[in-house]
Amino acid sequence: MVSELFDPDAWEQVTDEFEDITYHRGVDVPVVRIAFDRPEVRNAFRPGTVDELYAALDHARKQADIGCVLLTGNGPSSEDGGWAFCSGGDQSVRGGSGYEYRDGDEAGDEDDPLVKEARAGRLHILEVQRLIRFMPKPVVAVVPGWAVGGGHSLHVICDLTLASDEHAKFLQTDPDVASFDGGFGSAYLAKQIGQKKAREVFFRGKTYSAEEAEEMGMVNEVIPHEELEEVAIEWADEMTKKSPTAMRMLKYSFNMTDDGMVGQQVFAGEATRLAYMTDEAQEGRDAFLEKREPAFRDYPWHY
Ligand SMILES: CC(C)(COP(=O)(O)OP(=O)(O)OC[C@H]1O[C@@H](n2cnc3c(N)ncnc32)[C@H](O)[C@@H]1OP(=O)(O)O)[C@@H](O)C(=O)NCCC(=O)NCCSC(=O)CCC(=O)c1ccccc1C(=O)O
Repeated sequence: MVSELFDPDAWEQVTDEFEDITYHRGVDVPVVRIAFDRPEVRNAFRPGTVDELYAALDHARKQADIGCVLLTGNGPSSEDGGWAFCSGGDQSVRGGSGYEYRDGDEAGDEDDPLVKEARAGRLHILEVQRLIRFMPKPVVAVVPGWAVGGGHSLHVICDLTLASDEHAKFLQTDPDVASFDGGFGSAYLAKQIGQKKAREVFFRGKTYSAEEAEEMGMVNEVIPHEELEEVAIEWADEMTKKSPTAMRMLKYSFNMTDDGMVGQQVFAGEATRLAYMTDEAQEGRDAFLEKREPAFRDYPWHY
């Protein structure tokens, strides 16, 4: 069993090569389901988990027929029945400068000595955050239980969050373990729920229910636990019926105001791609290749 909420008829496995996550694609809906699969440690991520997550997300990013990503956590824990989306960095493998590949974390195998030498302790969950932020399709955090520390930050950076009414709990422990997500996990959270509330989330370290998180504006909808993934698929079905170009441009438009020059670059890159698709742009290319002046006067100055 992948997870108690997982509907085997709705999904087919993309690959079985991952150890710490599962990766499926929808049978009827063009969506993928990527799930943390370490329920016994509340789906904490170790370096290999992050490698796998990055690989799956990047694969999903490039699939032309996939319009949405559901990011969730498998469960419940066979130890105590607890549910989690993700409890952040695995504290048991945290070394002096970050998280370390240790026994059994096979994804960390690296033969190149120069790569090994360059590697400090890992904090590459931030690379995953950027991948989620910049991928041209919506990523939905489907939160069946605890979203804590770096796991809280992950739900914050996702485009949407759906939460289990019975089991979802939101908590920032970063300062309890001497960590701090000074990027999207805090600053972008403040954009979502306001400065005072975001500071409270980090400074107090209080646990918030799904309902409280919805009231604060960091959860889109609270859903009965048993229906969580079913509703997530319904949302994905709705979103993937929209225009892929419009969805991509909308995501980058929403991002741009908070992402500074990089946000502008990402949006502008997509605008350039659309411009390249015009006859006018083909004329520019053809004129260069044919060593002649471009006939841009044949094209209107639109208003
Ligand atoms: C998640 C809890 C609140 C759940 O509490 P509870 O339901 O009572 O269960 P427990 O009995 O505590 O836990 C069950 C079991 O799981 C183990 N476990 C839970 N979380 C972790 C974890 N993060 N690492 C390792 N192990 C974990 C726990 O030890 C139990 O095992 P036993 O063998 O049964 O004892 C609660 O568990 C809890 O508070 N967990 C810790 C949460 C936490 O502090 N996470 C780390 C925050 S720091 C972080 O995530 C850094 C991330 C990062 O890389 C980063 C770096 C730089 C900038 C940004 C980031 C970023 O945030 O992304």
